[in-house]
Amino acid sequence: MEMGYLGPEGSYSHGAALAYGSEVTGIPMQSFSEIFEAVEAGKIKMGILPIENSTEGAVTMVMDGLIHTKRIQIIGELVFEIRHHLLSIGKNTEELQVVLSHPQALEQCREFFRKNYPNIRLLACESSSQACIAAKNKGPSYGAIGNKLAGERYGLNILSDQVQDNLMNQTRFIVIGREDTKATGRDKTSIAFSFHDDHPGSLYEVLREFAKDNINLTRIESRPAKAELGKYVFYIDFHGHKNDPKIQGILKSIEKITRWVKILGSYPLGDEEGMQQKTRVGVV
Ligand SMILES: O=C(O)C(=O)C[C@]1(C(=O)O)C=C[C@@H](O)C=C1
Repeated sequence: MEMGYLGPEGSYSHGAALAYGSEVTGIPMQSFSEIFEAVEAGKIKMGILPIENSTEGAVTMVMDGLIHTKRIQIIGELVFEIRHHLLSIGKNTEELQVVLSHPQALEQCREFFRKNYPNIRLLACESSSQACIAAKNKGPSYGAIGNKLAGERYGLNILSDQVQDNLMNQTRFIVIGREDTKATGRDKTSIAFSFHDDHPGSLYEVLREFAKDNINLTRIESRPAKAELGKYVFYIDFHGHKNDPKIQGILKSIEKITRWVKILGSYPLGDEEGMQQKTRVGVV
């Protein structure tokens, strides 16, 4: 099964795609938008996208992308330990002037560079693997933040290993597709919604529906509605499957008190309790 990921080969997303299952064939793509578009149009069956990181928080482009699609559903998730390495074609850090990587990866290592190499310029590029290719072509004054495999693949030296600011640096990836996922008994559902107007207790009224039925929420996030200041889209992840009558009851109640609700998908739990499932957690 073809799965689009942020390429080229050797990115963190590539590692996550391969870990999703042996039947997966990774298809490198240039941007998160290209992955969304290809899955939406049915050109590829699935895509994998980072959605949140334990150091940096939400991957906002992916969060925003989810509400603008019509056919896409979240069909799976997996959590990865992300270990960043400072890579270069050169052999020492003294020569380094510029370090390239994906903006998320740069942010996850910003303190390391501020403390140790304040004069090195950090520059964003499309992905960590793209950064490795560029650093190789530019020569020893350029470095890249990437994973070990990318370093090996592109013939770079590890100048410093584990340069992420927090030792425990995890990224949660979602898998998107166009078909519903059947309930497994250990599922999660993601929804997004917004309100008609801003009034006291509006968010509380939504949260109360979950509390009343003893449903565990695992994440709540808000994003600007991209209108005037103060207008937001809320995202909630919770335990349970959208086909469960109890969850359907909650969703019906929420529909009545919000302007719109979008069910982003129900899928098998890949983190928290699911941490033990070997195929769902990995290290890149
Ligand atoms: O640049 C890559 O290698 C990616 O796969 C992207 C990405 C991200 O956007 O979150 C994936 C995991 C890490 O959190 C850092 C970068």
